[in-house]
Amino acid sequence: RELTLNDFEIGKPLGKGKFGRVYLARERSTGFICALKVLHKSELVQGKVEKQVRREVEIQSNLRHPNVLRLFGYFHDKKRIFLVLEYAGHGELYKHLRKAGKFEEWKAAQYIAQMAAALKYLHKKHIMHRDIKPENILVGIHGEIKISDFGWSVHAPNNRRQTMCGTLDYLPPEMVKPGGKDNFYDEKIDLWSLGVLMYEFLVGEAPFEDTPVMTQRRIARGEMTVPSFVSPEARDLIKKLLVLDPSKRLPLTEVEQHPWILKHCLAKGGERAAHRSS
Ligand SMILES: O=C(Cc1cc(-c2ccc3c(-c4nc5ccccc5[nH]4)n[nH]c3c2)n[nH]1)Nc1cccc(F)c1
Repeated sequence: RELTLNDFEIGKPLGKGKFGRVYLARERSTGFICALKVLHKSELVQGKVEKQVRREVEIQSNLRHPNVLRLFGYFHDKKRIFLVLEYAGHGELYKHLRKAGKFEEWKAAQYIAQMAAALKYLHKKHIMHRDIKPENILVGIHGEIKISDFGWSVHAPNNRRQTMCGTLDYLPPEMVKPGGKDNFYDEKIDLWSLGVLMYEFLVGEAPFEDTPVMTQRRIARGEMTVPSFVSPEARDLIKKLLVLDPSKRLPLTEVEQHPWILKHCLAKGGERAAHRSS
């Protein structure tokens, strides 16, 4: 049977996206807790994003991975579209990052390992995310991360022009170079963004953060410095992801096998237990 708004009890607001608000919600008959996103059709028409939302619904409803936020279903009434999204118990990752300033290496390594697994899953389906950044990552009840917001994801390869309204920090060189947007780019753009994400987890700010003009220039030249407090293994992985030539970026399987990841993820039992006891 088609779900309607009456099937849900609406709770506290969870966040506000570009288009629409998200509420904690409980499905009455089953008690199932979810995040209900409300999009106003009028806003989508104005923003000329109906096609993008349709594509995102189609992409996300077919994805099943522990580190990719689930879209369980959707329904609509005259004025609004409702998305039944997975509720992530610990909310938005970027809030945790801003509060902590920067993450300890073992935590950053676990997050990067989970991101690599999620990206491997998406790339196998020829989906590139194209908008990897802390703001698009949520944290589940067991501390696992969940990529959300596939608004920019499309099937690779692709040369769609896109108007960037978000931060430039995560864009790869092939998309900031003049005319770059008209070149073909593929999943390897997510490898660059994974390197930027890893840097921001460990340092607390993005590697090319500057004025917009300078950010573009520093990205195009790959000009960044890794602070000395970052371990040599972590520095090695950052350098192997933030490579100007997309074909020379470390593939995801090698990211998962990198010494920095193995050091912190295989010992997850001992290390984390040790961490908890300290
Ligand atoms: O817009 C999004 C992504 C998205 C997810 C969310 C979102 C925001 C917050 C949460 C939360 C959440 N849990 C919290 C716990 C504590 C504090 C805040 C929290 N937010 N769980 N799940 C969420 C999901 N907002 N926007 N997807 C989308 C859009 C159009 C079509 C489509 F198929 C998917």
